[in-house]
Amino acid sequence: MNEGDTRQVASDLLAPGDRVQLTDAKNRKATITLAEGGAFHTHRGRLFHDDLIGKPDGVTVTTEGGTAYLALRPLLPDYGLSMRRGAQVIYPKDIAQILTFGDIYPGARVVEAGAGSGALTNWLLRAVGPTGRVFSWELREDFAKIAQENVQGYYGELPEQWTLTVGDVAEAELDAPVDRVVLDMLSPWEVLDTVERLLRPGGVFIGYVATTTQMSELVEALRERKTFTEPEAWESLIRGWHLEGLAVRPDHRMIAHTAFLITARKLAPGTVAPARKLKPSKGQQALRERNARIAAEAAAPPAEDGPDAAEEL
Ligand SMILES: C[S@@+](CC[C@H](N)C(=O)[O-])C[C@H]1O[C@@H](n2cnc3c(N)ncnc32)[C@H](O)[C@@H]1O
Repeated sequence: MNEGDTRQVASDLLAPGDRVQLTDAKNRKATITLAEGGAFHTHRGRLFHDDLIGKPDGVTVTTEGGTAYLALRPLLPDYGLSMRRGAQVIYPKDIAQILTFGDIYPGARVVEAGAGSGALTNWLLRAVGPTGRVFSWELREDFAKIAQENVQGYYGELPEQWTLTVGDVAEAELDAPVDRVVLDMLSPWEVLDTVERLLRPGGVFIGYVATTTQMSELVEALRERKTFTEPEAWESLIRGWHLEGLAVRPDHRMIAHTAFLITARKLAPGTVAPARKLKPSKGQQALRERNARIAAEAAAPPAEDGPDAAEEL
């Protein structure tokens, strides 16, 4: 597999089993899987699959009622958003960041958890190519099954360089170190022992978390270990543009928040990174002292009711 994505060769004619994305004049999209004798039902009558089978990618077909649809095989970004979902998928804009700043290259050995719906898995498999390996872990059997369907649905078979394990990535054991670890899960800081054990020196860790509190927890946990470089964190925002005559402006709507990305590289054994001086500002210091006071008060045993307490009232 992966020797060129055969499903994207331009001369290949549409065939039964192919997924096809239909787009109408209002840019509404629907994805169908072609079957001989099959039909897609619309408000303006049926669209017959047989009218597409044997035709080239990128043709227009019309329904019984005369509505035209453009038919194209979905690209991988389209596929990831239209496939069946169990867990929430990573959006293409963030996958691009993971592949780029995670430096996922042909031949790389990558650990991924959780596999979720397999959206990131498909991209990792493409990036590492036939000489690489992707080891995915997924806690939930039902999600693992969906990931497997979605990978098979895209590549047409289960890629040889992919291993999917149903279980906790914390228990991952591999016969050789990996180059990259990508975690998209609720509490990645809980499995950093495993990340450290699996990753080769110089290898890249990427965490993907939805909230600022998770981001902070992960960054502090990485720092505490002293076995990683200083973590870097960011988010990506993409704003589409509306282009119509002289009305050239940003779109009114955008996907404003998905998740934060955190990266760090594993240090060689015994290496101490030059310490970064993280001097808290006066405001931060005051906040820390206040929080420590509140915590100490909360931990103190409750004052006993007695004559003194009553007198104070
Ligand atoms: C947001 S989903 C991942 C989506 C996936 N990246 C995609 O693009 O389709 C998070 C997944 O992590 C799984 N998970 C959480 N903790 C895990 C662990 N310790 N080991 C393996 N999988 C875990 C969850 O079951 C869930 O399916």
